[in-house]
Amino acid sequence: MIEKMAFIGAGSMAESILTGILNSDILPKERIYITNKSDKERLAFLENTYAVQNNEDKNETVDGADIVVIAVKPHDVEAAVSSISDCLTPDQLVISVVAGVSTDTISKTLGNDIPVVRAMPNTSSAAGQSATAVARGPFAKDQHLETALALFNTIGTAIEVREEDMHTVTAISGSGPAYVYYLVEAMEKAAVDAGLGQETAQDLITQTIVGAGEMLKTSGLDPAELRENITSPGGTTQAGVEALGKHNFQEAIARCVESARERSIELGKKK
Ligand SMILES: NC(=O)C1=CN([C@@H]2O[C@H](COP(=O)(O)OP(=O)(O)OC[C@H]3O[C@@H](n4cnc5c(N)ncnc54)[C@H](OP(=O)(O)O)[C@@H]3O)[C@@H](O)[C@H]2O)C=CC1
Ligand SMILES: O=C(O)[C@@H]1CCC=N1
Repeated sequence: MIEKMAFIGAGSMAESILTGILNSDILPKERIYITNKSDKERLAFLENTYAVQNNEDKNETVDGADIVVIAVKPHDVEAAVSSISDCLTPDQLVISVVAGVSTDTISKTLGNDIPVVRAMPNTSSAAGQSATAVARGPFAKDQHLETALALFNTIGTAIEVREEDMHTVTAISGSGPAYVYYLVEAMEKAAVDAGLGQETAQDLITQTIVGAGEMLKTSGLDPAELRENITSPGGTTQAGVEALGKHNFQEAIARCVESARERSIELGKKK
């Protein structure tokens, strides 16, 4: 059972995870502590919105926390981790959601034998629908990995991967929701340009994405079969998909994932 959880970093990702946790009832708001670098207004907003404990003192924030989530940008990770390293003990678990940065780097910065798990959730955590990958660091034992998996399973689904696959995971499911939103934006624009009302377009497209996701999850069919089931010979879908092919859809997606993956590798080197 988690008694206390601390967030170092109070941005989008911390908010998405804490929203999911609060909705899941695994931990009451009084036992969630959050801090950041300097933005007091942001901490006040989180306290007012979610009634979590905001504390500008990092030591008090992490003191006695079973889980300490590092949710800062890669270039801030060394400063953030160094600032708490003296206050942590080996019975605490550090979970880093920082893109690109290895557990080795976090462990070296901590300079002690605190167990570290690296996780890559996404912002759908806020709706209890994150796809999260986790990888264990040098001092993490089975129990730590299980704790991390259990935590992220309460706000979506979680799966263990090899740490070397984290850059790919980040490109696919960490950034993935943004690609879907971009697709939705493009579909909405096309619908509105063709004369459909904005709200109607949004409602239809949103349910189309939700429905397709549900089919991927529950139908037992692979995406190609699901696509073929919609594609009547000489019909509208065939015409649409052929247009995507002519405009290099697959190439665009391949470059998208490759670029995101390469950026993740760079972020891990720069930090
Ligand atoms: N957004 C997403 O979809 C996802 C993000 N991630 C990863 O999560 C991490 C956070 O991303 P995101 O939430 O979007 O970033 P944000 O920029 O929204 O938030 C970053 C937070 O880190 C805080 N911070 C910076 N330096 C320190 C420090 N030294 N000590 C304590 N807090 C500090 C900032 O505080 P202040 O505002 O005061 O400077 C801010 O609250 C990144 O590493 C990202 O790769 C992972 C999965 C998905
Ligand atoms: O854009 C980023 O760097 C982060 C990592 C995954 C999603 N957002």
